[in-house]
Order: sequence, then C-alpha cells, then structure tokens
Amino acid sequence: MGMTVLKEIEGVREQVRAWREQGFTVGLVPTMGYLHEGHASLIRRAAEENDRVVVSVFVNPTQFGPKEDLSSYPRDLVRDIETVERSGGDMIFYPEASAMYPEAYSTYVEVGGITGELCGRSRPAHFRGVATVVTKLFNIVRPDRAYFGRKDAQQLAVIRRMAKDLNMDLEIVGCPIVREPDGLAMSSRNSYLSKEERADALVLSRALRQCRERFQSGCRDAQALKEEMRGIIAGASSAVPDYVEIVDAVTFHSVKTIEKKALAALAVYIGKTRLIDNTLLDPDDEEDPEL
Ligand SMILES: Nc1ncnc2c1ncn2[C@@H]1O[C@H](COP(=O)(O)OP(=O)(O)OP(=O)(O)O)[C@@H](O)[C@H]1O
Ligand SMILES: CC(C)(CO)[C@@H](O)C(=O)[O-]
Ligand code: BAL
Repeated sequence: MGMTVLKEIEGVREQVRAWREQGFTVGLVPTMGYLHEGHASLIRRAAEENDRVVVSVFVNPTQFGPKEDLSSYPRDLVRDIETVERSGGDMIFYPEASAMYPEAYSTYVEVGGITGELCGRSRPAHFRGVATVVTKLFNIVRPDRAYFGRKDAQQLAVIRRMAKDLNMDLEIVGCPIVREPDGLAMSSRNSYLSKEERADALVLSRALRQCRERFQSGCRDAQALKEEMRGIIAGASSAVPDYVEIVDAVTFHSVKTIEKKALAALAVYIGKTRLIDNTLLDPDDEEDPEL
C-alpha cells in the first residue's frame, strides 16, 4: 500500500472508515512535523502494533504563547513524507490551521491538577491547547491507539488523565526518549541551536545522568540532587534554567525525599531555545536504559 498525504478532515475520515470496514486497527502518532528519529521510533512502534498508521503533522497555534516560536517553528513536509514512509506510516494528515480552528471556534479542553506544575507554570495556556488539539485529532481519526514520547513526560501524563477522565475509547502508549549519540534528547527545536549552543545543550542530559547516578548510589534528597543539576547547567554559558525539578511521577508535585517513583525534569533555555528533558527515578527499579 502506498502512503497517502491528506489535508482535508473529511478525506481522513473516509480513509479511516474504509480501513475499518476491512477490519484494520488504526494507530495515531500526533506530531508538529520536522520529524526526527524520536518521531520515527513512535511511527515504527505504531506500525508494529496496528494494521494502519496515521501521522498528523500540525503546528498547533493554540498551544503556543504570544511570545513563543509559532511563526519560526521548523517545517519540511517533503522530508516528513519520506520519514513517515520509511518508518511504516500509511497516512500523513496535515490540516490547515483554518480547518482545525474555523471562524467562531470556541471549544477548549482543560485538564486540571498536573497542568499547574512544570511546563504548565511557564506556558500557562500550553496544555489547554495540547488537550484541545489532541481531542480533535482523536475525534477525526478515532484511533485504537495513540503514541506519545516520554520526552514530553508531562504532556503524556496530561493526555492519559484526559483520556481516562473523558472516557476516551483508545489506548495511550508512552514511548522511550530517543537521544543523539552524545546524549542530547532529539527535538525539532535542536535545529535552532548554533554550534556553541549545541555543545552547551549537553548540560541537560549530563545533569540528568549525574542525578541518576547519585540516586542509584543511594541519595534520596531532592534538594541536593537539584543543586547538583543546577551546578552542571551553570557550567554552560548560554544555559539559563526555566525549571530544575524533582516531582512525584503521578501528581507532578515537587518532592523533598524520593520514596516512590519520581521524575527529574528540566526545562533550560539554551540562548533563545527552550529545551526539555527528564528521567525517571524509581526506588524499586534502578535500571534506566535511556540515559
Ligand atoms: N527524542 C524523542 N524521543 C521520543 N519521543 C519524542 C522525542 N522527541 C519528540 N518526541 C515525541 O514526538 C511527539 C511529537 O513531538 P513534537 O513534534 O513536538 O517533537 P519535538 O521534537 O518534541 O518538538 P519540540 O522541539 O517542539 O519539542 C511527542 O509525543 C513527543 O513526545
Ligand atoms: C501532541 C502534539 C502533537 C499536539 O500538538 C504536540 O504537543 C507535540 O508534538 O508533542
Ligand atoms: N513537544 C511539545 C510541543 C511544544 O513544545 O509546543
């Protein structure tokens, strides 16, 4: 089967309906495009677990703040088509913003609780935009499973909460963080970095690795771990932390002592580029294949 590229919502519905009539299961990988190996790993996983895979490519305006990078967000549909095809996807859905948010559009999905923490503090309307667009994508594609990366750990938790709270009939699948060989988590925004900033950006994964090592050797004091991470970040001249946190992996509330599953999570400006990364700190399982 060849790959389809569709812009119109109705065309997507028709194609998915035809697949369903043939008894096929459908996986969805929502993205903002400029695809890299992190996205490709989600598409491959979806292709392993579903008969057909839809990849949405949509730079969603409602999740960007007024001073954020909506207009400069990188785009390359031709390369994205190649990546989806090579990774086993069957359809790219790339709608226009005016089709997703026509005139008089007025409905938003607000997830409470964890959205008040971490990225939700620095990007106040962000998760409302994410929850809204993901709900719309779920309603358009009606997938059996949807795939999200753990690099955006809080986003994954918000979507799991939303799907559960709103009785959405699909499985949310979380996928491991894919890194460059030197440890930097892959991100479309890495393309903004100058050569010097690219080198400085290594402080995120380095700080998290150090945190994990100290955790594995028995340290459970979150303050001490955070101070050490801040010290590593301060070593890069272009790096300014937005947050350096250790939170409960379920509630996303800050913890003092790590007694159950926690997440060490960072958002750091490297020059003007805001990057995020995280690692799980699990007192019952000290192995982490990702860092
Ligand atoms: N390095 C990665 N490993 C695993 N999943 C990833 C990685 N990067 C992004 N993803 C996942 O891909 C999906 C689409 O993300 P998105 O298009 O925003 O990519 P991104 O590279 O994170 O972009 P940005 O630079 O905006 O953060 C999300 O579920 C995200 O968690
Ligand atoms: C899930 C998502 C595609 C919604 O726009 C976006 O937040 C992303 O790329 O992670
Ligand atoms: N990966 C999250 C998309 C955003 O930063 O808006």
